[in-house]
Amino acid sequence: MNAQTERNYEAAKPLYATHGIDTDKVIEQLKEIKISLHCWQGDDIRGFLNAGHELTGGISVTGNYPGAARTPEELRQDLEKAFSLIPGKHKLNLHAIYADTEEQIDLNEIEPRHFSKWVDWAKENNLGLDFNPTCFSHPNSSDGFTLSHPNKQIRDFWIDHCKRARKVGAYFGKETGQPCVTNIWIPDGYKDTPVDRLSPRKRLEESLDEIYKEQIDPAYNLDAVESKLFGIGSESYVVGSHEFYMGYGITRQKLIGIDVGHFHPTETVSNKLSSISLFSEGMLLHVSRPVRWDSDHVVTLDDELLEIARELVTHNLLEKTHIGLDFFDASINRVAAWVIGARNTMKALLRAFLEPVEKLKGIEISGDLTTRLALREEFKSYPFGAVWDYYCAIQGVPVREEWLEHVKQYEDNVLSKRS
Ligand SMILES: C[C@H](O)[C@H](O)[C@@H](O)C(=O)CO
Ligand SMILES: [Mn+2]
Repeated sequence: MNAQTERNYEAAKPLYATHGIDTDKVIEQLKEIKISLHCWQGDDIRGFLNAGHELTGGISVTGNYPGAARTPEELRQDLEKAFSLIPGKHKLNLHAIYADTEEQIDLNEIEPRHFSKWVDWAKENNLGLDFNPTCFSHPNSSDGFTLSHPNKQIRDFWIDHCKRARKVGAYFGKETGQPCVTNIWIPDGYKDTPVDRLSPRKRLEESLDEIYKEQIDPAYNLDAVESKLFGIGSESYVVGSHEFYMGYGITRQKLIGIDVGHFHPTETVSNKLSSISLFSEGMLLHVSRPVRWDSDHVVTLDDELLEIARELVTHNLLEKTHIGLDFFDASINRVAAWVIGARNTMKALLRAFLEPVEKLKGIEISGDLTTRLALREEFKSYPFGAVWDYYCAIQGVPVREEWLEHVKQYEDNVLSKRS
């Protein structure tokens, strides 16, 4: 380790210790955290099953930066590069359209064996796996409806797909020894104001009950349901709204999926977590960054991310929260996008661990709101970067912006050669 990195850490340690914070212990806590990297940042959500299909479902990737992965091998290679620049041991989040198979299969035909190469790779790299049925970019979702479709045949197609997705999830969990979170997100909704808001929600409820009929050991597979306020083309009404899935998840003991970009721009996810945690089995967090809308920008170390991290740390919610990334930016190097988003998410958690939470709680309850504000503001300039650098160094990943040079080299040697 660079001597300066070590010296900086040794200098930071007593500053935190004064407030009862043991930085060595914090580092141990940070090592336990797993971030699920979303495979779809690597190829602009194209996938490999029916790769020619247009991206639909009210989500959009903009930019044409060269080097998107074209095959499962390329995607795994890119992910390996990204994981090598992020401290800790994490997970990969796959979508059904990323099946790695020579067979021509449709979404209602997926089986665990179509993902065995991903499992082999995950085991080699000591990674966990998460999964998602892909309820978009398919002719059966062309009118914007899937599990709530009025046509039973179409609904059944998607029900079948989601049932199979849970089996893939259980296979992932069994093979990797870590539970797989299988998350259902559907785009269903209307551009304009509907007459009947209730019937599609009733159909969605029935479809989900059918999908979840089979009990699966939670040691292998955990189910999550992800809500949304609006999408492109579903501005007026989304069937799977927050209220819908709050009710569904709580009554059916499912993880409540909360995507940072899926709410009104003035709503904050950080203010929801404590309430949801009181009533739910657990949460699936999609860390994203909405800019004016659900634009899925790369996650930066902004105030909301810090506030989310504080909530998770202050209330001991990390055990019941599964953290995944969800953004797609094709205007910058895609490997860098993963690294920036994941490192920022870890940094936010580190900063939260490095705050004197117990002391601040005492100050708050005593009514000394001046000290609360003063101390929190002062802590913003405490040397958390020294702890972060030390953590990166002991984890064997590049310190500070050194990682960027690795990405640039990779771009020159690998990504730029892709047409
Ligand atoms: C591709 C994912 O399923 C998707 O991003 C989903 O999680 C979402 O957030 C849709 O807006
Ligand atoms: Mn999401």
